[in-house]
Amino acid sequence: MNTKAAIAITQVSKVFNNGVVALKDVNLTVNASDFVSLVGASGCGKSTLLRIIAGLIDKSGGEILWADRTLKEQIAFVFQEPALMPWSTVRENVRLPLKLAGVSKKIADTTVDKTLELVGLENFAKAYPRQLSGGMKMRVSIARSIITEPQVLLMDEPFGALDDITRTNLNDELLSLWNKQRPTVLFVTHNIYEAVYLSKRVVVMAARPGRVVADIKIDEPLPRTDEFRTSEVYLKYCREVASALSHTMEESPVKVPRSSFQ
Ligand SMILES: Nc1ncnc2c1ncn2[C@@H]1O[C@H](COP(=O)(O)OP(=O)(O)OP(=O)(O)O)[C@@H](O)[C@H]1O
Repeated sequence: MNTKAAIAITQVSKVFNNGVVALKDVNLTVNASDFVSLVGASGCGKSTLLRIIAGLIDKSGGEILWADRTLKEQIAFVFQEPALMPWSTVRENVRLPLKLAGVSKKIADTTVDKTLELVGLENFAKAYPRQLSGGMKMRVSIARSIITEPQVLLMDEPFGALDDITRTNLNDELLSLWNKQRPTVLFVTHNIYEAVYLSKRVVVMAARPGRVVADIKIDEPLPRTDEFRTSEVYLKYCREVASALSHTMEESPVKVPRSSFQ
């Protein structure tokens, strides 16, 4: 394990009870404060890998090493569905992790206010989930995940169900949050443009069996700007990821335009 590594995944495999080999010999090292995206065809094991790292399911073989024991206890998981408590306000939803940790309401309230401000929901503290748009619900879900300032943030297609404009805005907000707290992020997405925009590295996976086939460094400073989103270098990286993905899906190659955007 190198000195900067937060998580070192070695030869990890997962065979489900029905015989499906979801992962085979996966090797991946994630450095502290890295922002790494996992992309790949449906069924290549992205979610399975994230769930194994989170300890939600067991691996069948291999090893996961953590930089230190406490790191493993400071993980937050963001799912595609915001999964909010419909009977509770935004404030109560976001406060939940602190409540479960036994933090007094008075102390928790200050942290909740700060976190709501970070995600731009300070004026919606008293709203109920049914009163919020899809993007706002996802902001609440993210606020609930980051309120404990986790060192590791595992995100499984959090913006997959959102429209493009909301997704673009949330991408920028996520990078701004990352810049403030600097967690180690593993981010699953199907969207090549999103992966390149957000990440320091894009890891491409292939299916049957699920494995890592490419690890592409996006060598541009984080957080990114609109200037990057409209640059030739951005498009070059998108093409590189698309090309690696295409090799995993010979029957349906992935196309990225050569000179225009999205
Ligand atoms: N609980 C389970 N039991 C049996 N097979 C499973 C189980 N969970 C996942 N699989 C299988 O393991 C493989 C990997 O699934 P996984 O959900 O990790 O892929 P994915 O890359 O996240 O897919 P998607 O992009 O569609 O979400 C798939 O073939 C899936 O059908």
